Amino acid sequence: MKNDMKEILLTEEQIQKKIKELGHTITEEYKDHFPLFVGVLKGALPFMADLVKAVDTHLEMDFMDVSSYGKSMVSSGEVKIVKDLDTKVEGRDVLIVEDIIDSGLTLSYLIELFKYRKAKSVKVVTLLDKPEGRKVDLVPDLTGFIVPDEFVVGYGLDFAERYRNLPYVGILKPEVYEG
Ligand SMILES: O=P(O)(O)OC[C@H]1O[C@H](OP(=O)(O)OP(=O)(O)O)[C@H](O)[C@@H]1O
Ligand code: HPA
Ligand SMILES: [Mg+2]
Repeated sequence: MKNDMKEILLTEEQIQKKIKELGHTITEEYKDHFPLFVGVLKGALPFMADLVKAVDTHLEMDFMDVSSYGKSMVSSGEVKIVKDLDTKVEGRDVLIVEDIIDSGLTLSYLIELFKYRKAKSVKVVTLLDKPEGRKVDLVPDLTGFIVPDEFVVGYGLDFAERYRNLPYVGILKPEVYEG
């Protein structure tokens, strides 16, 4: 799969080191709050799995599956709930765990939803932030890395459902997605 990459942006070592740092910060911030970590499927799965292991306080995990991209590389702008939470968010300190914030449409939808459901607090941790992709004003509370305005894959991020299982993040060669 490495042959499909134009460039490796973040190595496995860089990602894992950053997750340890984020884990320490989150541990300090949420100690004794029993936060609800909401992983946004499917992209956030590898990050969620590694992040919770780096957090040293009690927490609860749940997952939400929303989709606004389908098979496309551009957000449709319409966020669809594919799987809702099993957990009540009322009165909870919710931490949304994302792999990437691009247009910001997925997250702004989720933040509003959890506020409407009366969460005590709603914060966001994202591994990657692509600020140049923004269509709505949204700044995450915690960010791993800023990425350039290119389509990135790996560590949860897919192109047509592939590359999610890479331990690193890279930029695909144009011939891969141009077919
Ligand atoms: O800021 P945005 O422009 O909304 O983009 C970010 C969202 O898009 C991707 O998910 P996608 O909807 O492709 O589903 P997936 O996680 O299953 O790949 C990604 O995992 C984020 O959830
Ligand atoms: O750059 C990206 N790569 C993969 N999935 C995405 N979803 C939003 N932006 C991206
Ligand atoms: Mg995707």
